[in-house]
Amino acid sequence: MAADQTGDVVPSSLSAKVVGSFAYLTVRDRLPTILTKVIDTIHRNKNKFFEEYGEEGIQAEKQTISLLSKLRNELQTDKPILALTDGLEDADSWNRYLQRQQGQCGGQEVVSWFKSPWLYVECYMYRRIREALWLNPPISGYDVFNEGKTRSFFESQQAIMALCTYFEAVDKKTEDISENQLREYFNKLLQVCLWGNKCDLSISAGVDNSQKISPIDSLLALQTFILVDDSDAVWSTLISARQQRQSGKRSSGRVDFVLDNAGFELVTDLVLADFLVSSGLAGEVHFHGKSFPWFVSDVTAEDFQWTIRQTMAANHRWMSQRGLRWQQYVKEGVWSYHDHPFWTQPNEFCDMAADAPDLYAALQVADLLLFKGDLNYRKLAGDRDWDHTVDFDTALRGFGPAPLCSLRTLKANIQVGLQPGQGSKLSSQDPDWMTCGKYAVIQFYSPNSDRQD
Ligand SMILES: O=P(O)(O)OC[C@@]1(O)O[C@H](CO)[C@@H](O)[C@@H]1O
Ligand SMILES: [Mn+2]
Repeated sequence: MAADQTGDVVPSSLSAKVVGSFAYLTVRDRLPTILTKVIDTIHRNKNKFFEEYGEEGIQAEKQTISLLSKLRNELQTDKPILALTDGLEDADSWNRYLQRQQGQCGGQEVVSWFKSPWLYVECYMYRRIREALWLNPPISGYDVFNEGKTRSFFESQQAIMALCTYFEAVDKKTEDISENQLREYFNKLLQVCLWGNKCDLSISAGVDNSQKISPIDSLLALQTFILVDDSDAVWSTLISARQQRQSGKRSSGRVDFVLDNAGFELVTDLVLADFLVSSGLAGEVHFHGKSFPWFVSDVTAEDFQWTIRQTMAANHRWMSQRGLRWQQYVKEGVWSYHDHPFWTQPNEFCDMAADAPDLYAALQVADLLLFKGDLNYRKLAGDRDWDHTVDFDTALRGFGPAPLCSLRTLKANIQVGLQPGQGSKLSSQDPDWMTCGKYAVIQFYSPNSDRQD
């Protein structure tokens, strides 16, 4: 346990210093594997760099590989974490964060891969990959994860077609259906969006885990694996916001998606967002992605635009209809994409109000925030070793710009808000229930009700 700046006693951060823990296995095994795949990808594209940039491209490829090999050695031999040297706009805040880490261990311990918080060192690795590319123009803009992200999209085509076909049938009806029927469609598409998070390439260390079967048909069977289901609270938040809008009271009608993975998961986000707008449950949607390649499959601006273009160009009537509408939403400003640097920093979200007040203020405008995926959940709960029965709002430690919901498949050993005994029952049935990706939560929190709407 440790005391945070407010003096509250909080559990320690998950860390690879706990030998055998999921953090330990990730830092020891998965991160070096991911780095090796990045090095291989760059090496495999050597000729492409030569064709595009001549000898300079070859030099850049060689230099980048040598920087990444050095990074891998630092990681595997638990060397001290180094300050960033690329002078990018976020380098200072990263280096201040390193000093914060050095301050917290009071100089007794070095800040290193196996001794520091797992959240910090894992995020730091992806920022060092960016540094290695950035320091080697002309390949500094190359997305080392692009091949995996586009492959995941192409290998999920059947599921995407099934989802767009289902949406077409729903879309026809949303004009004149009962609120209960609308709620049923909402719950289905919310769960499709939840399970889309299984398709994450960093848990699989890049091995394909695209969606192979129809996402709608599998929902019933998956229901039992949802450990916390606050769908009703999410629905009521949307309905009361709509009522406020209809009675002329302040409500932005805005829903924000804090995105996670590209590929099939992003399509499930876009379909849900499409449903929210076309059913009148939202007036505008803001998407928050990453400003550089992150955690292997996370969405960048290029992935967001590419996915809409690809869906529009699909040789499938209902897919291309979706893509056309999504392109229209972006053009009209009904949908907008943002990539604030805070999302690619190591901070727990309880730091956001202090460290990124502009972003916190922007999120406060929304009626509802949807946080996708496991890394966002880890940051919501501070990646700390909470007891499973601790309330979600306790773990949020004051983070609450607006009503929020985490849609997360469990891929790290952190989970709060469970019933007494639920965690131990799961452990007896399935020892790796927190990290196998089979279980999920739809977990909701709303800031205290005196929020003036
Ligand atoms: O946020 P996502 O894409 O759902 O998952 C991110 C993740 O794959 O990265 C870490 C493992 O390396 C874990 O936090 C988690 O499994
Ligand atoms: Mn991810």
